[in-house]
Amino acid sequence: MLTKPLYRLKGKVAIITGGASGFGKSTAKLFVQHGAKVIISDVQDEQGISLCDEKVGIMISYIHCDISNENDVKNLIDLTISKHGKLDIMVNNAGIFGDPIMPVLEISSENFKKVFETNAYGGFLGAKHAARVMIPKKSGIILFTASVVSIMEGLTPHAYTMSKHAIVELMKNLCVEMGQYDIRVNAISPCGVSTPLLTTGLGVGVLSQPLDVADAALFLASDEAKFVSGLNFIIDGGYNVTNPSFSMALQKRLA
Ligand SMILES: NC(=O)c1ccc[n+]([C@@H]2O[C@H](COP(=O)([O-])OP(=O)(O)OC[C@H]3O[C@@H](n4cnc5c(N)ncnc54)[C@H](O)[C@@H]3O)[C@@H](O)[C@H]2O)c1
Repeated sequence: MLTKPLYRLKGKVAIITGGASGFGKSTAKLFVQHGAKVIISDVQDEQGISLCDEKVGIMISYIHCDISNENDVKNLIDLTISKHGKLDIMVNNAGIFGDPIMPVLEISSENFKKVFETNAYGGFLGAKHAARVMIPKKSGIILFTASVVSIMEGLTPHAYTMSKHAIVELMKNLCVEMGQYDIRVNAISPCGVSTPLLTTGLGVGVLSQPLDVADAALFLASDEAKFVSGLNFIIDGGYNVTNPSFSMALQKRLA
């Protein structure tokens, strides 16, 4: 009988950006349970440090890093190498939604730039500096948290939708470049969190929870996915195929 190894990331070193909260936090905990040493990075220092004080002990540490600042990202990777000697898994997860404004005429340039700088440019910086230390080793895994709006339009503000499309295209472009170094590059695309509107109002039975996203990251980071690269792994319980016309406007009408 075939059984899965108990510790699927034994001996691996992983960085998770935006690891102080939400999907990043769940992924950090799951990776540690599977034997990885995890560095969580974030701009929410108190939350990040408190996670290190929990039971997970020495397997988890925190480094402050604004993902849209190249010096911070460079420092994050360099500190990881000094502490653990290597980087096996880079999870570019940090992201912001920005102002929840849909009409194009009402969107401020500042908000647009901030969303793009964090979600798209920040993901690029994380991948760039991870690749800097992975390429010489000819091994590594780069993951991005995108979103179901990387394949659906009209659901979220323009900057957010664009940034998630952009990160998936970066993932695919990088997959082509990184294949020669045995570095796998994939994205995970969750749906929105569970609300009564979605579960009852629109008849969608299954919605993503933080652990669903963490489980997907665990699979993609483990050897079980050794032949998986260039994948945008949609974690939405079938939402994108069952409700293609669902939009913010519809949400408002139903509210
Ligand atoms: N929650 C959802 O429904 C949903 C759906 C699809 C995709 N996503 C994506 O999942 C990822 C994680 O989001 P979440 O839902 O766990 O939200 P969250 O707010 O709980 O976590 C995001 C983390 O990123 C951090 N962060 C924000 N800007 C940063 C920066 N410049 N540098 C470093 N860290 C920064 C935040 O401090 C926070 O801890 C994001 O990329 C988000 O776009 C979320």
